[in-house]
Amino acid sequence: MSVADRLVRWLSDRPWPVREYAPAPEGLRPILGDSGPPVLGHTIAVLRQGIDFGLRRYERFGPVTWIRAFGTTVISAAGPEAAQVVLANKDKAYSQQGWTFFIGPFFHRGLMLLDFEEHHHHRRLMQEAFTADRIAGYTRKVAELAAREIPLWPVTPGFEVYPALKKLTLDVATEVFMATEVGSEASRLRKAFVDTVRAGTSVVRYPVPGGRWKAGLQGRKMLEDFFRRSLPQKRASVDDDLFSALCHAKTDDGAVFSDDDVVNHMIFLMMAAHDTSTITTSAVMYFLGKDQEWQDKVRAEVLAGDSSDTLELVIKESMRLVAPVPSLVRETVKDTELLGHFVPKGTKIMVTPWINHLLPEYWPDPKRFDPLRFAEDRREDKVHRYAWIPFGGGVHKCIGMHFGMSEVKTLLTQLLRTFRWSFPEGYEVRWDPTALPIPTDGLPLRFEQVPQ
Ligand code: HEM
Repeated sequence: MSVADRLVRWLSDRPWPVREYAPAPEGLRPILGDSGPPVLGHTIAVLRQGIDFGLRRYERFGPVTWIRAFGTTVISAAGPEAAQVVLANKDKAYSQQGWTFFIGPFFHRGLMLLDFEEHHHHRRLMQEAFTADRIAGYTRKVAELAAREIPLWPVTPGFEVYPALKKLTLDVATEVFMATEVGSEASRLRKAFVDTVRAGTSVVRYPVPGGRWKAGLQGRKMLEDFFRRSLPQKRASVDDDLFSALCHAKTDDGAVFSDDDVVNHMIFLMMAAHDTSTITTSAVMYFLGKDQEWQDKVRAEVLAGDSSDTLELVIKESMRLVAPVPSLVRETVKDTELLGHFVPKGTKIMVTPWINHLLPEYWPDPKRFDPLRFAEDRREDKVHRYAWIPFGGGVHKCIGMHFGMSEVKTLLTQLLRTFRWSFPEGYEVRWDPTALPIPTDGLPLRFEQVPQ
């Protein structure tokens, strides 16, 4: 641990005064927590230590606690029981407006930011873009693109696979989602996506020149212009891509998406599909690069071409160890109760899948890479419905889950057919704790061609 990390840990773990979040009415308990160091609260600890900070808070305060970070106060609802109450949302107390604080200016009116009746209506329409037939069509395009691009990657030692995967999944997103060659705009588009995603965890949440927030707003503007320009052609086309599916989606009662809806949904969908599948594929490559035995096992299955069961176990275990969407945010629209605690209206709540995935009471030896946890005779994920939630849960559970899994499998199948990969002895990646878990060093590896 670096000196800076030790200092941050020392600061955040100091005995800051423990206070009640709000006085609780009779029969309920108040939520306890602390605001951490003055001014920034626990922001630096969250940014530097990510999930380890979350796990330490869980140990100290239990599943429900509050912290101050990013200029706001957030309740952490950690562990499967708390996650179930919030995500299943039986009482309709938890709204998606919690996301608005973090990503609203960049992804407003994306499906994930809509609530209740309106969300239900949009989700029903969007479902038409995710039928089994459509997913099979998208997956065929992913396979063609992967077969074309992956064999061209260099076998130079130290090749950074994360940026290469990010470019590949953006190409997938543009071909599969838009059937469009983005050509000279590709690098601008890529930058716009990165900027909009990173802006969510800006420490300074104003458009200061050179800051993340401003870059995020500029990214959003660029994406809006891009989709709006492409819209008339898409409305007129009968392509089999996702953009076209949204343009033509219609419910039995004749409801359709407006132009604004299509633009907002496309920006959110591109982001939702692109970063998550890049992170998942990178995580699998990391764990297989560190464990040659598992890599050989999965490659043998892929080359035999009869199933992808082993690959699926590996993907699930990698998503457990590196949750591509580490936290989900909500805001209460009325007073409610969470595991016996009082939560007033207007409270921001954070469910953290990554914490659930690493709790020793649900996962034996939780930090060990062990794909057989998910095998039929063990199914450790079945110990609790909300122990393994990389795709979330409840009515906002990922709509792209089946396509996402199928995209990741298709990319990995091509990678395993083409290359064998490894890392230098003792290599450990650091997943960026500041937004989504991205390998901070680009994941440099050593490729060797698999004899064809
Ligand atoms: C492997 C990849 C993926 C992971 C880990 C993932 C994860 C998630 C998670 C955790 C949520 C829930 C957010 C919440 O409850 O607030 C979510 C929602 C969503 N995801 Fe994914 N996702 C993946 C791939 C995709 C893909 C490929 C698409 C689209 C093509 C997509 C589109 C969406 C959308 C539209 C929502 C919002 C759903 C709603 O609010 O009803 N995701 N995703």
